[in-house]
Amino acid sequence: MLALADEPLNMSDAAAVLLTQEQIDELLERLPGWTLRQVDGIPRIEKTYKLKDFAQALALTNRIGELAEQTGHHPALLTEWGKVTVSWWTHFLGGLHRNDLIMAARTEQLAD
Ligand SMILES: C[C@H](O)[C@H](O)[C@H]1CNC2=NC(N)=NC(=O)C2=N1
Repeated sequence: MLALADEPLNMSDAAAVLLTQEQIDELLERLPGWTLRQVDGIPRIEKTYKLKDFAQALALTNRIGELAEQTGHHPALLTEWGKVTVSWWTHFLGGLHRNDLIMAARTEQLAD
């Protein structure tokens, strides 16, 4: 089975369907440290990475920003001294698509 991070993103609207709670739970098992959170009624997956200082937090922020620009799929990013909080959801669906879990897996690779 393809690793989540290696799967292609599906950006076609036609195939854009929200994940069921069961699918989310199953996929989150493969993403250590990622949690499901509702904000204004919209589900998102979120993780806070710990870094040694602000410069490192900013560097990770920029790596994630580059990934977002390359893929056309963008997270919410909170950059603090020693921390970066990354949140993924699909804006036009108002919820979670498989793409969001794929992007979380790719975020993990950037944080190494
Ligand atoms: C026009 C632009 O491509 C769209 O607004 C993209 C930008 N990045 C995006 N990112 C996310 N997470 N969800 C979207 O629906 C989305 N749409």
